[in-house]
Amino acid sequence: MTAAPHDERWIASPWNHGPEAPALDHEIKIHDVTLRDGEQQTGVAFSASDKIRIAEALAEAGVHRIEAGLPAVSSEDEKAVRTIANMGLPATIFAFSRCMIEDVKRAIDCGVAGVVMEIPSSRHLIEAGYRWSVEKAVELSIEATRFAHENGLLVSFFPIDATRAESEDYLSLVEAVAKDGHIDSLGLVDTFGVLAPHAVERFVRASRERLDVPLETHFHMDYGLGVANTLTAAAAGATVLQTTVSGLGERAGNTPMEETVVALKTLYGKDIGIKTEALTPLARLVAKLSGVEQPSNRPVTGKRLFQIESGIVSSWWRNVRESAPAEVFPYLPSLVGQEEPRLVLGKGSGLDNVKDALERLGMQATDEEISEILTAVKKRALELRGLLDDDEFRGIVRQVQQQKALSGPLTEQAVAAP
Ligand SMILES: CC(=O)SCCNC(=O)CCNC(=O)[C@H](O)C(C)(C)COP(=O)(O)OP(=O)(O)OC[C@H]1O[C@@H](n2cnc3c(N)ncnc32)[C@H](O)[C@@H]1OP(=O)(O)O
Ligand SMILES: CC(C)C(=O)C(=O)O
Repeated sequence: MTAAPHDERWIASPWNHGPEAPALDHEIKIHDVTLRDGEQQTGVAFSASDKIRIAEALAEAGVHRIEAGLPAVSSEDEKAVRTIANMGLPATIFAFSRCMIEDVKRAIDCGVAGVVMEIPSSRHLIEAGYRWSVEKAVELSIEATRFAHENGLLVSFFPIDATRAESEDYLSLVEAVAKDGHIDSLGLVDTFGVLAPHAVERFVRASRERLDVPLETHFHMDYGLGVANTLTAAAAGATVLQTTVSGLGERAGNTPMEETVVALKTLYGKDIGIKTEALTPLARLVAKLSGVEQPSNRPVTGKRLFQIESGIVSSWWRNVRESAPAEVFPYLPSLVGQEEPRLVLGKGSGLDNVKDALERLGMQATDEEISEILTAVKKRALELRGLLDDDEFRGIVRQVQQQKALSGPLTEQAVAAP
């Protein structure tokens, strides 16, 4: 049983650390596929210089392995892979490759350390999608993986659609390639994101029983299960986790690195050496270069995660912010490179949001005015269908106080009249 992870930046759930908690005492590495599978997200096109900037930022964040791309895609991609492989980054650089000698030669020419070598592994995809026989898939894999190995490349074998293949088809393909070709590590490839969490451990165990090499997860988010499945596979012994920044990737995307890394650290007590405070700047860089804006409530890096609108939570925050700030968040923003928490003004706000805004803007109001300001804030937020900025708020304060000033003498007159 691991010790309950604790840090002043987060509070662990004691339920996570019962007798069934995984030991996770093996080394775990992140293999980033943003530059390859991330770019497969429809509409994303990175230039070579985009890829180089992202690779630098990934390495700076402590990412262990970077899949720089498939050189065959274009001369721009080949240039990116070659440059990234030769810039001395503190990460191991891989190229993606089909199981063909031509692709492996390109990878060798680019100077990468390893290749992720893809082949379809489900009978339906091999026969219907590629119009090959299973024997052809095996032969191509044996020839190409052996060639890559003989030329000094690390071979991460990547059987596409493994999770939808009949288990014996997948396992015997992999076994044949390991026997007559070469496999340094094996991708657990859930191409269509269809693996259910309860099946992950058996999938990992069956793969390991047939092939005693390091296992690499590659899970997609079609059912939103990639993170849970990746963590489960890691707990079952997978040592390399393939992820992308912000979950960019084909269709619904790949397992996002941010949630995976932060969950490992805070929920499992496993620090894998990624600088978590670099995650938000990295996500913003990738959003800018990919043109894919992330939702404001995206886990870890969403821009509104630490902006508090709800009145009740705002009151908690004002009570704990000096003494125990982690009480009201899963983890503090400093852990993931986000801005400090702040209260904002919206329809769900309460008196504490108004008091906070008055203090922040150096304004004063009576209790009665604060209550009227709050009513006006809620009304305006509904009109805006969103939050109020400081100018809107100042305007409301002025309006409420002017009305009070006007109604003050009138009331006195009214009192004096009889
Ligand atoms: C399953 C996936 O790979 S998903 C990855 C998706 N990523 C991409 O597609 C990256 C962007 N793609 C591209 O730029 C282009 O599709 C390219 C450059 C990769 C290939 O483009 P094309 O010139 O259209 O090649 P095409 O798809 O026809 O395939 C060329 C050959 O590769 C073979 N091939 C395809 N995949 C593999 C493989 N994994 N292993 C071995 N051979 C393969 C094909 O059977 C075909 O062989 P043939 O010439 O004997 O018929
Ligand atoms: C389509 C392939 C190359 C892939 O990334 C996957 O199987 O997830």
